[in-house]
Amino acid sequence: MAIVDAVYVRNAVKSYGVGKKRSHVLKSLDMTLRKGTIYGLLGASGCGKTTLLSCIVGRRRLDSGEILVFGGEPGTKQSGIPGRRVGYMPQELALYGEFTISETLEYFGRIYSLPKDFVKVQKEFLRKLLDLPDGNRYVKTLSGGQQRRVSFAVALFHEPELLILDEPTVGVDPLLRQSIWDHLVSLVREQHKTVIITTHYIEEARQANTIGMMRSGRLLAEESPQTLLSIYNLPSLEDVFLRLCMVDVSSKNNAATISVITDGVDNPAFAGLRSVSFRTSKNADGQEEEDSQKNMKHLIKYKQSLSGMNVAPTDLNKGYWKKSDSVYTPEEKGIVGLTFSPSGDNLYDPCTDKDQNLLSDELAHQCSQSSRKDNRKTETADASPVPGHNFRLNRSEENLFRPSSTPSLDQRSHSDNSSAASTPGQKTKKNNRSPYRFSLPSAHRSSALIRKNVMQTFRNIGVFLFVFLLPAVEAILFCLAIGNDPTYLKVAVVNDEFPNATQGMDCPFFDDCTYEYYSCRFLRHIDNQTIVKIPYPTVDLAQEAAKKGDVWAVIHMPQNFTDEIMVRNSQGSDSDMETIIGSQISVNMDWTNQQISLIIQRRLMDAFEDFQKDILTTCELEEAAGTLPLQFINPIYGEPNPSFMHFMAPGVILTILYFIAVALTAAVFINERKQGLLDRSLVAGVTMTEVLFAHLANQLMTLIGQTVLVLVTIFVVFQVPCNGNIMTVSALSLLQGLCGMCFGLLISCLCDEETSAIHFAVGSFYPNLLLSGVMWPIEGMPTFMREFSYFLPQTYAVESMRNVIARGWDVDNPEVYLGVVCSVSWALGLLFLSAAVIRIRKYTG
Ligand SMILES: Nc1ncnc2c1ncn2[C@@H]1O[C@H](COP(=O)(O)OP(=O)(O)OP(=O)(O)O)[C@@H](O)[C@H]1O
Repeated sequence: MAIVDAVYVRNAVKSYGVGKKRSHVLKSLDMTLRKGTIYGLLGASGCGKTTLLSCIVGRRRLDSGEILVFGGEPGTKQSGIPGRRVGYMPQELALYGEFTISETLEYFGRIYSLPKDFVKVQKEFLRKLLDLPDGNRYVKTLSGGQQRRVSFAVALFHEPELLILDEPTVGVDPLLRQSIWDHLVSLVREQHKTVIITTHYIEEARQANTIGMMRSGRLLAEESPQTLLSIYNLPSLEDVFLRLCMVDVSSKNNAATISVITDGVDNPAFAGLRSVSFRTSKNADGQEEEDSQKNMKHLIKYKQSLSGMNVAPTDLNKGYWKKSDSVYTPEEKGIVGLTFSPSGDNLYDPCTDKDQNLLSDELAHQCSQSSRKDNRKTETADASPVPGHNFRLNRSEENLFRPSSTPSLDQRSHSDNSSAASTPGQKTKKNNRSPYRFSLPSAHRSSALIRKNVMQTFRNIGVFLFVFLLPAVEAILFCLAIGNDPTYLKVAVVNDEFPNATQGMDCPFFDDCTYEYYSCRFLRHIDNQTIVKIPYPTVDLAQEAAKKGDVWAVIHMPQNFTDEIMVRNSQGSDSDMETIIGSQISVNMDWTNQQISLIIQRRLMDAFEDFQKDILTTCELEEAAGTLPLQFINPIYGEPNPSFMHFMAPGVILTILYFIAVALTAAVFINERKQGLLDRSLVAGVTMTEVLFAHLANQLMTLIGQTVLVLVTIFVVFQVPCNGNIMTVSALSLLQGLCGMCFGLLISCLCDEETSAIHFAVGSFYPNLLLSGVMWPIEGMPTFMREFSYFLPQTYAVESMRNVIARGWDVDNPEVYLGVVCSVSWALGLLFLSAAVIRIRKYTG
């Protein structure tokens, strides 16, 4: 009865990046982890250990090759990944700093849906085993080593069948390191668990059953520690690793020619290999160099003389040989494979050679391993189920910490992997399912995630209040700072009709039908709140002041202003040029500030109209004769003198809510991913849909509160008139908030670091603000830009909002529901785009 391997990796090829930035990390790597053993994965920093583990747990995809966990591809039900069959301790801490140790373990207990009494006992057991600090200590207050132990405890917590531990002993003192290894050994011996562990401390891996020595994305050796030590006849694993690295380096330096070949033939470690591969160097013309060819011929002869066998080039595509650098095509790199066989067609297999006495011990061992691998591929459903080993804890400690009545996990059914366990040897059909696939959220995981989000939020209450109140504060700042008319603008007045004003004397005041000092009468009608009149004796001095920036305008009234205006009024179109000039008030403006100049202009025109009406009324003439024959009667919508603030308010409400949601969502997801929290949760069985759903639930509560505060600020506190349905206004605001969340999600998928996310968000902020019609009517843009602006997520929404607030239209109006449709479409589009980026990055990153 054959036993399925816990992890089986063949020809694993993985690279990061694309184009010129592509770097090859795993290069045709093979690895086999038997069930019920510890596999120590050793290798220098950067050789690809973490990458390999992340492919095994399904967080990354291979470019090519095969990974099977419990006979199934990661992501399939049979593999049990994601899910509770595996316990994953990533290299990052992957812990929530705001949680206590107890809360951390309870959170994962909820994710795995563990019974409460089990959680309680397990917490106590792991606390003693790993010498954890008090359970009420916050994770962020622990030392680095203590945090790593908590992270290790999380991986062990649900008693998984397969433990994947990325450097669990870093920063842990030697005594504790020893007890961690002892515990792993006892898990394997007594409970038949399987462990992969990476470590930089090579000697501690002596306790592993198998050691994989990795260098530059390849396994240099995969053997038991004892075998490695005896083959190389060296005292320590460090020395063995050094030797293997030296052989590897020298083989590369010599273009992988004679050194590998002679090693391959002479060295007992390589003796009996069915095939060898080496690289021949090429000269500038792409021709194989003579030396390389000679070496190849030498090998062929040598091998023939040894065994009398035929030597034929290996069919590289058949996979009979180990490609040393399979990310390159053989032609590109001049890789040559040679197979030693009795005839050209039938590959020689020493394992099936009748004369088994010819096999060295090492080759016999390889043959036995190879036969087991082959069996794995052909195993059928009659293979044994996952051995019915007891999942109970270390026997000696179990009695101390766990009441005998407490059930261990294996005594309950593993509903999520029962079917996998029944057919362990069968490889599933190629299946691209990944943890990011869509599935309905599970109630217990969703509630665990929501609870975690709420706890995180309230643990940072200061930050939460800041974020919660920020939109309202921004709305207040907007209402106070934008759209109000400027006041107390200094204007120079040169009144030649009453020059005494410069000596501090007041202009004479008449409010009857007196034909004197019209200049003073006109000045009296100027709004003192907006314009501060400063008398100047001469026009030159006033202009000098304007040039220095002391005043915004110079108003000049001529000496005979009253007389000339009387004549002009009586003569009408018969007035001569002298009368016209003499009756004219000239205004010399500083037009550098459009808003200020326009308001001065408007106030002066209002003052003149009032002045005219005043004269006409007091002289018992028709008041209306003083107005322009162009009349603006009652507006259809809005008010006669609208404030710029009223124009901007709809866009500002949406922009505030949209961008705060962008920032919050991007920050949450980038943080979770960077700290390894997202990966850990996804490997534990949480789906991306559940993560999104929980974030949505949490964010929606915040968003509703923020929307209410912003709308109250704008419409109640600052009295911006809202002529439409406030529910429609709220719905549009919430939808734009959702849109912002989806954009934040996309940013978090595209950016690894907060800084790049900030650049992205800020980079999108201004185009959005400027092109969405928030600050200025779309009609003011060149035609081609208008069309582009309608493709932005906020343009239609802003127009809809304006139509609701200013015109009082409701959602049944196409000009309003277009904004709703656009917001929903953008939210969905961004969500799909995020899913696509996640998928692409799984292959390239
Ligand atoms: N997301 C990524 N994008 C690009 N390159 C990456 C990425 N992750 C890892 N690498 C690179 O891949 C190589 C292997 O990294 P990996 O983390 O697998 O090494 P490791 O053996 O686990 O190292 P260590 O022991 O220091 O953790 C390194 O050169 C690393 O810089």
